[in-house]
Amino acid sequence: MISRQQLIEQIKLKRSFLCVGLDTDINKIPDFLKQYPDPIFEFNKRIIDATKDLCIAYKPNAAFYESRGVKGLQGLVDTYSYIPKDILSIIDAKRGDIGNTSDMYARAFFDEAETGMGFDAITVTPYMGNDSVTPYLKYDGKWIILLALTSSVGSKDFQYLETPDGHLFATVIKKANTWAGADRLMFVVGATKSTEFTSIRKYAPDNFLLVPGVGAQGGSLEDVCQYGITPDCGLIVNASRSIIYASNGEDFVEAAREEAKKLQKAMEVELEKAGII
Ligand SMILES: O=c1ccn([C@@H]2O[C@H](COP(=O)(O)O)[C@@H](O)[C@H]2O)c(=O)[nH]1
Repeated sequence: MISRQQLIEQIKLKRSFLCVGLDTDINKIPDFLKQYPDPIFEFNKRIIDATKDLCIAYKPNAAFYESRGVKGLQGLVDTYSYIPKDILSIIDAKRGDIGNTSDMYARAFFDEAETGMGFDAITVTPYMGNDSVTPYLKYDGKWIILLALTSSVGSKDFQYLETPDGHLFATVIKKANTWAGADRLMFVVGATKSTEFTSIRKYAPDNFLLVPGVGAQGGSLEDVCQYGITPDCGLIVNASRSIIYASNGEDFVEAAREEAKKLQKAMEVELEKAGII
């Protein structure tokens, strides 16, 4: 369990707000790993060993594990167990369903005694409303990370619809903040949407934002920080492919570390600029 205070301490200690995304694809990992009983877990283990001093969160994306069936799920359980306990573990599952079904999703990813997975946080879709979101809060200290404004092109289809608060994504944030406090609730906001960070901060002044889209999707870390950083940092910036697939040769670990280090150094500059460290 990682509290808001512990998260802030980790950010200051590591001079980083980097989340390494474990979107591990069997078709993209180096061939030599395929001799291991679970090549995906072997890959993740080495990536975690190489980056754990540079990041404050890991985010396995559930699709990459579930798409492999039982062996994929075992790999996810093993990966969860391998993530150091002082680093925020986020399952990027993007779940959303009626209350009793959400109870089951929450159990799947939060109840370690039952499933072997006790992630600190889960990504959830907001559009089924309160009863689809609040079941996750029954697990003390666990975080919900609600999709607000995604990095995807398709974000314009619904998220930008006009509402009295501006846009639907602003209404989602405003409403969801009545269900839980900033000590349990974060929002996903894509780095490709940095111009919206100012309006998002109006409704989410204290919430941490999980920001994907830096790296492979071309979002700018500098822009995200210019509009989104708060006195507590308030940002967890994710990069997946640009780090974990920096090389697919024998040097993949060194290449991943180098990419993570570049981001950490850029984050250090932003933390200094904002007077946080
Ligand atoms: O709006 C969103 C929400 C989630 N994601 C997820 O983040 C990572 C991004 O991976 P990269 O390789 O760094 O592009 C991936 O797991 C997405 O499913 C997102 O990109 N945008």
